Amino acid sequence: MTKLHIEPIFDVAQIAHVEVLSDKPKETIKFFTDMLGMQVIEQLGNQTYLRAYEDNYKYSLIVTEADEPGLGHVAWRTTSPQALERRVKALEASGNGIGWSTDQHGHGPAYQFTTPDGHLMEVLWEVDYFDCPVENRSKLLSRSQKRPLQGVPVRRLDHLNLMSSNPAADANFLIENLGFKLREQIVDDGYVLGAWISVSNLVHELAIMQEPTGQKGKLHHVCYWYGVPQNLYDAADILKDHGYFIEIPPNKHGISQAFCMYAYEPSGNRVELFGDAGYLILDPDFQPITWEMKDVPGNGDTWIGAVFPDSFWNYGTPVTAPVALKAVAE
Ligand SMILES: O=C/C=C/C=C(\O)C(=O)O
Ligand SMILES: [Fe+2]
Repeated sequence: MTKLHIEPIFDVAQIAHVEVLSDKPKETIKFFTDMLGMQVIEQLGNQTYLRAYEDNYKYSLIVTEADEPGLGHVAWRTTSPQALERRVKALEASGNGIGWSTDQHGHGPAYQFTTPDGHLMEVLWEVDYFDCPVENRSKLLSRSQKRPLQGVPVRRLDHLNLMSSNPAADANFLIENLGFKLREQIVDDGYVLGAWISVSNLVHELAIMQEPTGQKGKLHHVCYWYGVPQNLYDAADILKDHGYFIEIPPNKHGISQAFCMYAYEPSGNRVELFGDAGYLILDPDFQPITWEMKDVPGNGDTWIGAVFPDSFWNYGTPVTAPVALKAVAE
């Protein structure tokens, strides 16, 4: 019996940028520039635009001054203008569409929408590429500019991890409307506590994990990539030396198999640093991997390295007062 093959959607190509909110923007920007070697390329009102040295678009991070930390929005770039039109039609029909935003810096018209949990997202096609000044061009032609000299410079934006009151609802919304594919998940008695979904050969451009008190729309972390696991030891060294909080030292994840570490930037948003991207998914018929929650500690979370602290599972931004733990299984 041939399996029913649902034709995959290849309309979304990649994560394009993330906007994080900060109530300490100067300190947040200092974290990303001094420690992670990112470069401020624009300051417009209460928004600062930053790039990593191998981002080929103008920027990949926006830091927006706000009353509290958290997610501003995340932008996904489609594979073509026609793909953008197809995805917008699906989003309009989903009932979660907001509408077109046409005045954002560094890219063309973006169609905005929310996940069922309320995270603000957008899809776009037209982007401004980084135009490197001649004196800063690298002889390494695949590199958008010379490797910066400050901190341990990250190379590119890798993924986003969101906290949700209902990870399955958010993951399925993005699978159905944007063509994300489920790669790994954590279930507990059939209830989805975490989903790792991607539009590429990476294990995830987006992870969605249970917010234990049922709060909606929170950020778990934004992740930048080094591609060299050893870089994490230098990054951890300078972060510690300069007084930043390291939640999880260099470590290999079971889920995604990536070499990682976690720190908090000064306003409290969690930042993950990836040494490598773990494993690649090349099988067009890859079957999602399901972890039972009981098997995760010591295998799924950290394959090699420190035991994950409780904060990994219950801290996100904005920080919300712990309310009585609702039964998470709907
Ligand atoms: O319990 C597993 C957590 C895995 C997290 C990731 O793979 C990630 O956030 O990149
Ligand atoms: Fe992550």
